[in-house]
Amino acid sequence: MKIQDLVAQIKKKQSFLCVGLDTDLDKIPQHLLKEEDPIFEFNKAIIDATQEFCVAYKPNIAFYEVYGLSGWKSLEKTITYLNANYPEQFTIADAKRGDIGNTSTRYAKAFFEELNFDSITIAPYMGKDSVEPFLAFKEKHTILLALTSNTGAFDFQTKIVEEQELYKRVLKTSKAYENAGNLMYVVGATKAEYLKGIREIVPESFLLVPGIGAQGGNLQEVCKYGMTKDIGLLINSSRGIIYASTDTKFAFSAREKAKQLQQQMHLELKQLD
Ligand SMILES: O=c1ccn([C@@H]2O[C@H](COP(=O)(O)O)[C@@H](O)[C@H]2O)c(=O)[nH]1
Repeated sequence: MKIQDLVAQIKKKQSFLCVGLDTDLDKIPQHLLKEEDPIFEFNKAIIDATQEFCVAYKPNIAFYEVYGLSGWKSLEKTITYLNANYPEQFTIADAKRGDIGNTSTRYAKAFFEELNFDSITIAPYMGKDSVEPFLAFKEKHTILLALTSNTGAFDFQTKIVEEQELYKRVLKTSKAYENAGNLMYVVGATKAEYLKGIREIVPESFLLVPGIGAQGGNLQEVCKYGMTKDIGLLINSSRGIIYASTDTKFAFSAREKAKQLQQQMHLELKQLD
């Protein structure tokens, strides 16, 4: 998907919400467990119920890999369902990959070609030659971890390296990578106070912002410091939406949660006019 198409969807739906599909058999409604593929049935119901209020879906790959082959099949069915029924939705494989060049190319082919995701999250630690293989894919997007939402982010990401915080070096250095136009960055909603400085380095890049809802990040704070004239934000909520209730009305509850967030986003977008 082209960035312009994502921006057009955001404006049309008045939403920059990404729904996280962190589907866990221990948490989904019990009545679904009798289905042949409970994970896919859950995802399908959540997608159908929430798609009106969001512009992106982000399955976290760990939640599928944990079930081995059957989990991988559920993931494949989910992305195929999304691409067939809601091709306007931006899709993110939250896989946090990155390796030496020829291995990164295999990861990129797996997620961009075989599964046909629009984007993938990548750890920047192995540097330029581990990231550029992902950037080589046209109209696919590489979402580099910059400043993550967890407390462990302070172990390395905020440490000073050659007079600047490591996450700032990640932002600055990656801007010079080949096909850097295909880069986006992860910045946790719990780190909203850092967004002003981040926008000084990457004024226009899209940021994937996880951490509202269950992790306590604040939507208004993120928008205040992170929003650009082209919005530039995809705000993710996973557990806060998909487990809004775990009874037979789970999809309706998820829809209501997504709608609430979309309404808040609409108010934020009005301030751009
Ligand atoms: O810094 C990061 C990077 C990724 N994540 C992922 O986003 C979702 C958040 O889920 P919630 O239930 O809304 O807390 C999850 O898949 C994380 O692995 C993140 O939280 N922070």
